[in-house]
Amino acid sequence: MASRPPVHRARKRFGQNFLRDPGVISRIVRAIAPRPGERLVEIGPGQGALTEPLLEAADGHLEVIELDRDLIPGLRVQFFNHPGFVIHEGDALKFDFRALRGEGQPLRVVGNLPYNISTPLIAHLLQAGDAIADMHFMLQKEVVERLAAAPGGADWGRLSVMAQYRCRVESLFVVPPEAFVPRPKVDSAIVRLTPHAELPHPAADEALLFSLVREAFGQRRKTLRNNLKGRIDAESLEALGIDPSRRPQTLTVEEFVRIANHLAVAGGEEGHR
Ligand SMILES: C[S@@+](CC[C@H](N)C(=O)[O-])C[C@H]1O[C@@H](n2cnc3c(N)ncnc32)[C@H](O)[C@@H]1O
Repeated sequence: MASRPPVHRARKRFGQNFLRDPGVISRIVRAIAPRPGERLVEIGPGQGALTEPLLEAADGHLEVIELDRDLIPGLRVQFFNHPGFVIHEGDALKFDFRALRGEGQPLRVVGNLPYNISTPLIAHLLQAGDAIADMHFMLQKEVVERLAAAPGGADWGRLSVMAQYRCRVESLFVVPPEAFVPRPKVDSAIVRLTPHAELPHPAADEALLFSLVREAFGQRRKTLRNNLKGRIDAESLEALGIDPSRRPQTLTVEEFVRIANHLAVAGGEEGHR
């Protein structure tokens, strides 16, 4: 008697919630709208719910990155007749997306991401710069709201500034827990991130910008004057046209960059003294 492949039990530590709703799956694929000839990369194919329609739409060419080794044999069997299907076994957090792009066209990255690593994974992908054409992710709804937030609201924070510094962010639609097995405890949503071809507000020193943003949001209720005490005084903020009594969640990306670029120049001048 032929032995059956073992039934896969969803693993919590790999953030496994498998998509089951065909309506949601086809809506995601329509939002991505892959075309033959594009370089499509799926993070966490799992049991292939998105992989299959993506392969179809992309003319049989798709690369996937999967960490759970137990899922790899199933994927190989399921897609054995697609020579353009490539599996990278490993951790997407450590994956070199620039190397994968190589000299070829930029990558379109998609994935129903494990929620426990979605923020560091997005940060990792944002570092890959022009290696990426766009990204479509299923994330916890709250994370999508933070990514796509506008200044002034409660959701505007470090993640919003970091993402919108590099990308156009669009919140596309909400996906309820019933679309998955097992069901997550929270709503999910699909987000599209499109890296700017040219940064609208380039920072002279990006590491300085991001550490400034981290500090500014250190205590959201405090004013900039207090949160940025060790970095910049109230007079200098005023000279930059920024009221020191404002709270960090009211600042735009451009204003954060304005402060960071002032500090980059001021630091440089000090260094030359
Ligand atoms: C939420 S499930 C989605 C599975 C499938 N794409 C679907 O929609 O049904 C997340 C997938 O990412 C995989 N995964 C978890 N951590 C990963 C990592 N660090 N790198 C790559 N894949 C990972 C999991 O094993 C799982 O297959």
